[in-house]
Amino acid sequence: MKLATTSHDHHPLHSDHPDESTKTDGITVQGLTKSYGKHRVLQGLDLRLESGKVYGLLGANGVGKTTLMSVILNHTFRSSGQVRIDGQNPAENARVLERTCFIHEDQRWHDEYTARHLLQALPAFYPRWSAQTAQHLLDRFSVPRKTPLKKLSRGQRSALAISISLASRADYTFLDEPYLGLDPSSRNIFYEELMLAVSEHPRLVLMSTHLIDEAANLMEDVILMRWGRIDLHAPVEDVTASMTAVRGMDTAVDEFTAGYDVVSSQSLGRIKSVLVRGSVVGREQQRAEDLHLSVESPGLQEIVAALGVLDAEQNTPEHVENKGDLS
Ligand SMILES: Nc1ncnc2c1ncn2[C@@H]1O[C@H](COP(=O)(O)OP(=O)(O)OP(=O)(O)O)[C@@H](O)[C@H]1O
Repeated sequence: MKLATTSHDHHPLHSDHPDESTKTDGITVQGLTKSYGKHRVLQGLDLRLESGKVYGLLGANGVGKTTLMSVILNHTFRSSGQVRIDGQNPAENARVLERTCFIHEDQRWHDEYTARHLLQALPAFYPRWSAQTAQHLLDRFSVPRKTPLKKLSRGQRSALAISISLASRADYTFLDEPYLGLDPSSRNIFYEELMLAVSEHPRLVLMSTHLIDEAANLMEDVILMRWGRIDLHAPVEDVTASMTAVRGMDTAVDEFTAGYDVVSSQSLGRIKSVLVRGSVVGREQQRAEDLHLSVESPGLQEIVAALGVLDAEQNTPEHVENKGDLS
């Protein structure tokens, strides 16, 4: 595992007016395991999350992303290991837990409740709750206030959950695939509002997503999970700078990449697309041009896929030892 150590002062998400939330100590996880019966889902996992930073949690279905979030925030009991939020054990610790917000698919509200009921009840649970933000977001997403929650569409329920999470201003906000059912324009509203919320009131956001490229601009660090462990933890910009995409006619691509460390390769007819480690600079750029090749920085999703993190068949104990390494 590579822990991110770079400063995030320069990131556009960070305002010049940090509020009290930046004084929090973040989250530390050591040797965390979680088993369901004989099925060990978290395999002794270590993780350090800094306050005020936005993290993307990525990985194939079933590798344990939801379980990890749920165990850290004490919604699910851990089997062993240690979790510290602001240096404290969150288990049965109301003062810590009131500063957390966890949005996930299995969220259950009373069926007869409406958004209006929630707006009345939730301030009691979140000390930094912003009624103004909640109203603004529900307006932007056009979530009806008086409709029983059971009658809301999937997308409307997601929009409501997102509105609650951002209005909570919780220092530790976990979003587990928050956009289920949201149409593209509502997803854009979510990305915009998340950016704004975090820049105005910094908080730690851990968000799992399968829409990697769409959400890449929001994330400062990316955390890749494979089979219950952290495979890679690094700043997004380091990950995207770690590889180069070379595309063109197959013979030219093969000739050009002969001396490179090829991570992945795909062909469509005679057009070949290859990801190589490192960058293509100086004379090499000219050589690529002479061979009529395009050389560009790949998207985060392409890199994550190339590392094999998204392949279900690679999420086995044997592959976990084969860590995704940027070098
Ligand atoms: N309550 C539970 N009881 C038994 N097994 C569970 C329970 N919750 C999760 N699991 C199992 O734990 C593993 C990890 O599930 P988890 O939901 O954490 O994965 P995930 O990475 O969030 O997947 P996805 O991307 O599909 O949401 C899966 O094999 C799942 O079947």
